[in-house]
Amino acid sequence: MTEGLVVRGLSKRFGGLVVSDGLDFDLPPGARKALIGPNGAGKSTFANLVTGIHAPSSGSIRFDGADISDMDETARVRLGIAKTFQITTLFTGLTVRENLRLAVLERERRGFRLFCRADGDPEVEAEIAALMDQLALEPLADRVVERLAYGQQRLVELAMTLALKPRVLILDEPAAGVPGSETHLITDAIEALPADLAVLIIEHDMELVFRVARSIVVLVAGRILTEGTPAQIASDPQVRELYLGGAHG
Ligand SMILES: Nc1ncnc2c1ncn2[C@@H]1O[C@H](COP(=O)(O)OP(=O)(O)OP(=O)(O)O)[C@@H](O)[C@H]1O
Repeated sequence: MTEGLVVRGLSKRFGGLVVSDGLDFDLPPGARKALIGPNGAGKSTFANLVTGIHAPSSGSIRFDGADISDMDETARVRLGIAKTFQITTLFTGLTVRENLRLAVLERERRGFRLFCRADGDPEVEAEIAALMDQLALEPLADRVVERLAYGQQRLVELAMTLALKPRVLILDEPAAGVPGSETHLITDAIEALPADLAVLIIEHDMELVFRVARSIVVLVAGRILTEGTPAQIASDPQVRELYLGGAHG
């Protein structure tokens, strides 16, 4: 059993502002953990520290026993730590299949030249088919992305991130901007993710969080207020005060 992601004493300051304050956090393989907290609590900053977009002021990040604190973003993606929108961008004028082909080829570092030869490599095509199957995207395969519903576009982004074959997947507000009638697309997709993938979800939509997370971490002003199962978090008086007290998140 590998240990996955292990964060210890992680701090980040922007000038005089302490945004992450000595965070301890574990994300083992197969985890389904959510990070919640009010606006400005430091959730995105934490995700950016884990993916290497920001360098920590102090503390350590280990992945399967190796210290990755000083590793850049590209090296961490190569290790398997990926965040939606980090690497992939949708090509809205292309079809779903073409977008996924680009993502797979990008991972394989073969890039646009091969893509221009269109539908070539059977292994690549099989991988695209598997990704579409996983996220129930087959019916949309030959539709141009810009004509899809927003929730469906988010699924294509998720599929493109999965094309990187991550072992740690950070979903930064996967339901942001998705109309309520399409949120089920996102929750269904998260529930169908591979069992051994470690997933961290940063999300304001509490219905989604409570449906997909098995563990919830509550961040307030750069510190972990508490961590527990959805049932524990829902009944925690401090958390209730935080949310019912007028803070959103
Ligand atoms: N690059 C930066 N430079 C300076 N301050 C920053 C930077 N990035 C974030 N901050 C500040 O750090 C604090 C935490 O921001 P962060 O975006 O991590 O919070 P969040 O919990 O993700 O908020 P939200 O829920 O609104 O997305 C905020 O006060 C923000 O203004």
